[in-house]
Amino acid sequence: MQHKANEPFNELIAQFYLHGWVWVPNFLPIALNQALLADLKRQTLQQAGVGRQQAHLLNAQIRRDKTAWLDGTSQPQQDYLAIMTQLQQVFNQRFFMGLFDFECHYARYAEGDFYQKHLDAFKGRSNRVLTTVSYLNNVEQGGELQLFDAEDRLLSTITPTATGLLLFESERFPHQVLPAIDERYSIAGWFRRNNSLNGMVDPGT
Ligand SMILES: O=C(O)CCC(=O)C(=O)O
Ligand SMILES: [Fe+2]
Repeated sequence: MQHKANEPFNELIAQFYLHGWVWVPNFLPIALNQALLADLKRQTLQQAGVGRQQAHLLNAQIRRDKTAWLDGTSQPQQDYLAIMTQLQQVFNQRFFMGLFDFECHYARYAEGDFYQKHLDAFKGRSNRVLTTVSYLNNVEQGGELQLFDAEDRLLSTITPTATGLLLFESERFPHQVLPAIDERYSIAGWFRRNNSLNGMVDPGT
């Protein structure tokens, strides 16, 4: 018997179980989507980084989006984080994933911005387990997300649409954002596992 509160995620869970990734076109309530988009537009966005050590010059060859971390200080952020906490609980109940934390940032891709093909986590070297991307606006041209398998075969090309959620295993799926033409607004997030549970020292982030 499923707990009633988990039912909205059943289809998501079933698809994830089969493929390790899932695209859910109508994930967020539209009112929350709009509130998040307005909240994003109030933020001071900064040139995104790749890891913590690299210089901005190198970053700009890899990614051009601008980001701001969610800190839960506005109502829409709290509402979003509450939904993601529910999702975290469902994943832990169904798959014993040991997810203990969720971090996420707003991102804006302006015309010409891109993110070259990358993995969000490397086996054994990161505590990022699941990647989530919520798209906050309808993108008509450019800015597609392309998802690849471990053999570099293209699995899917996703045109961002408002309220949509993409979720995938961070270690398994290389992906890229094609150069934006229309402005493109999103929340990229990561469910994390505490690596110290596996007998490794977790340096934290
Ligand atoms: O916005 C997207 O579609 C993906 C973003 C991404 O890959 C990332 O921020 O790591
Ligand atoms: Fe990524």
